[in-house]
Amino acid sequence: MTEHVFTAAGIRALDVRLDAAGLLELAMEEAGRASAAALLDLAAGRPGPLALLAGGGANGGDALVAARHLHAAGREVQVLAAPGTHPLTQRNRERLAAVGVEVQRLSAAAVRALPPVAAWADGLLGTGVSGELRGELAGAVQALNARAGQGSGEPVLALDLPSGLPADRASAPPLTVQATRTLALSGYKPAHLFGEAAERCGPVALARLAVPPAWADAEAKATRPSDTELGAWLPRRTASTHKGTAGRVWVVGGSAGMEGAPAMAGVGALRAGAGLVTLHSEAELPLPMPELMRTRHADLGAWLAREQPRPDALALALGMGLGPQAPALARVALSWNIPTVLDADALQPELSGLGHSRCLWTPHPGEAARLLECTVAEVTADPLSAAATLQQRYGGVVVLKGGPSVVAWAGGLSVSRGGHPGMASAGMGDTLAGILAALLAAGMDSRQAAQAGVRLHARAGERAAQRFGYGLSASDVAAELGGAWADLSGPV
Ligand SMILES: NC(=O)C1=CN([C@@H]2O[C@H](COP(=O)(O)OP(=O)(O)OC[C@H]3O[C@@H](n4cnc5c(N)ncnc54)[C@H](O)[C@@H]3O)[C@@H](O)[C@H]2O)[C@H](O)CC1
Repeated sequence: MTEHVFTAAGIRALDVRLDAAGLLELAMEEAGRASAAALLDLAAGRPGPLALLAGGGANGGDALVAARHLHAAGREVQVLAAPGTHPLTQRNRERLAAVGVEVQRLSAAAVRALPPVAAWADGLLGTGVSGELRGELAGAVQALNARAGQGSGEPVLALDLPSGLPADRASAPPLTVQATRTLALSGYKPAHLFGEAAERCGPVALARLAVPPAWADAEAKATRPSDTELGAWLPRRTASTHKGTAGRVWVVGGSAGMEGAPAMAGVGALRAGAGLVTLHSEAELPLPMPELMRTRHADLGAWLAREQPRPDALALALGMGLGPQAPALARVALSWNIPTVLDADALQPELSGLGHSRCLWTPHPGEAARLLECTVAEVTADPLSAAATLQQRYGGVVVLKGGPSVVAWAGGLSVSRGGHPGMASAGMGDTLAGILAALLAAGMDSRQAAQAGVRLHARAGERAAQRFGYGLSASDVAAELGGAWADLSGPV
């Protein structure tokens, strides 16, 4: 099932719709019930009461609802709350009092004074945070983090977001709750997925609230498609498929000292199902698999100028290790208007506006910064916006690589699931370029090829990590592509 990624503004818009339909209170009730279940899970096997911190806004309301459900389940709760500023939060505070749960005034001293607890729920601030933490909330967060820092071993569940963490950014301010786990409400936020912010969240689970799907689609900034959805898009071979119809890939790349990059792309293309893969280069390329073909050219530019766009199932992957002539060759390739993956040295600002609907750009954050003429930090602070801007400026479909990768197309964004930190090593991007070219050559539309190809690569990385552990090579990952394919689409 597709998951959604919301910005804080998207959640506010969703809440306005829910409120107008009289559903916001029910959403808070669902959020609180899911939070109670997640807190019980986090506290499993640990003695002591459950402590819940509630801010004045709706995030605090979620914590107060959770406290009521935990009390109803017979658990001892300790609730520290700021005065309610949201009407539903105020109402849930009254309901808590009505069932006999005493609420203490939130303060740093009160957080410090609690006896050992089984686990904490952080419901101080969610998507409504603005600026650095202030007042009693800042003191309470410092006191909470200090208990964990002093080795209490008390785990912390953040409700929706660790308090103080802005929803929309990958960077994190100095003071936020450091969560053990986070329960994302309704959908993910960029902070759950990217950079240092994601590290403050710990592992993130999703609590879907009963939001009409059309409203979620309208207000979300991006989606996270499921493996089942992606697997359904992958091409199927039939008994009559032969190597000429399975898709041809031409890899154009390599130069002195950079011979491995196109070879890795070729391996990626073969392992992702291309029927015929040829490496074109001015350099003498290694053949890591004898099934690859290679053609050495005295002058790649002259060769491309002589070639004609081909009617058969051909896709290009161009740029890996190619050197300074890459943008000129990319310009010719783009003029052919055939399925094309542009990577590495082909990712240059002079190609702005030349992308077409069958072309994929695959920058990592450094290349994205070059294309956008900004800093790498600006790209990594907000990868969703960076990918969207790249797509608007360059056309076609953009794959902004990272952990996770973002796919941007005209009118949409998606974020890939999974992958493994060990995939941060040489050749991974080359392999991905080959995978994407193979999927394009097999006839997939460029957006679906990008989304499915990125996930296939990430899944292969997860499998390779299970076999080889931390230090993954691109070859390890390529070798797992067949298994990853079966994981997504079922046996072929
Ligand atoms: N559709 C959903 O997903 C639902 C989510 N729910 C929860 O609602 C919060 C968002 O609630 P909101 O009232 O908009 O904001 P917060 O509770 O996060 O905070 C508002 C509160 O905080 C004060 N404040 C803001 N910045 C600071 C700061 N830097 N220092 C101190 N205090 C600050 C501000 O004055 C307000 O009083 C979402 O995260 C979910 O948890 C709903 O329960 C159901 C629908």
